[in-house]
Amino acid sequence: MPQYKYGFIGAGRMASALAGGLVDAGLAAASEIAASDPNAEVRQAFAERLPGAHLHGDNAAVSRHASMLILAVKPQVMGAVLGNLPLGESAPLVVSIAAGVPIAKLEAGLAEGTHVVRVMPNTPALIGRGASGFSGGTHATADDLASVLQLLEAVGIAFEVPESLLDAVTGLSGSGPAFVYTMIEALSDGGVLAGLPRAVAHQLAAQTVSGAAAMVLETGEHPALLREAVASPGGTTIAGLAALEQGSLRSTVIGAVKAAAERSQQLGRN
Ligand SMILES: NC(=O)C1=CN([C@@H]2O[C@H](COP(=O)(O)OP(=O)(O)OC[C@H]3O[C@@H](n4cnc5c(N)ncnc54)[C@H](O)[C@@H]3O)[C@@H](O)[C@H]2O)C=CC1
Ligand SMILES: O=C(O)[C@@H]1CCC=N1
Repeated sequence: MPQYKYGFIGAGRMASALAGGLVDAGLAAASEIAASDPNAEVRQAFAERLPGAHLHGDNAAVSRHASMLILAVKPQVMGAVLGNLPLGESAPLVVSIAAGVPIAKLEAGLAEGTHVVRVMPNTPALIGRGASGFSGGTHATADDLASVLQLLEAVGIAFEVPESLLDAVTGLSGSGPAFVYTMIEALSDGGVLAGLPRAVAHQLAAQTVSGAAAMVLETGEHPALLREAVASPGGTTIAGLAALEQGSLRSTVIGAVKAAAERSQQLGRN
């Protein structure tokens, strides 16, 4: 019988964000979670973040005893990890969150018939505001997909997509938090340039991004209409928007998502 409801292979940033998020959401107790990582400092940080979770240096101690096994290692080490991953008798559902690694590669590295789901989450899962895409493998059942959806919805929103679109999800919501942090930093810098104290500018910038995003999600209004409601004729906002267009903000952001999606595709070919 599996001992752990969720087992993580790799206990780094994304594993601890997901594990923390699902405990906060009440999907599992920390004692029902195990994680393995060769790095003792990483194990310690995970244990400090999630007191009661079981930490191991050996992947087999987790992979043999988990109902759902979440592969949270870098794409570059996935091949080596799969090559030495004994599964328990009641084989777990294997979920990979690695950017770019195709389902076919995961299935080829695991025992024949293993149920696999590939997921692309993001770090705001830690605070229940994640955004994920997922896709089932050859042997994944409706129940498997429902279990993964339950996990992802406990930590945010999730969409099932064809595997061919997971690189696009990676470019947008997987990498997207980093793009938005850059935007927050830039807004804050703008505030400081205009004379605000840094601490005030920082808070105003983050709350503005969070509030604007909530307006899109909660009103269901198109962003263009919401933007029009901010920009008075001859006012301040339209002057700022003109400066944004001069700096090609939109094509720069589109290019960032495209570059990240292409990099995800490349990682899959390695
Ligand atoms: N950080 C992010 O925002 C997101 C990351 N991902 C994916 O999640 C995966 C993990 O990324 P992060 O958590 O950011 O990286 P990370 O570097 O924080 O964690 C990866 C962990 O794997 C461990 N590891 C290395 N070799 C191992 C092995 N043989 N067995 C077990 N563990 C091993 C490392 O010691 C490290 O602690 C990656 O594949 C990444 O593409 C997906 C979505 C978002
Ligand atoms: O940068 C990366 O490769 C990972 C995947 C998505 C977000 N972080």
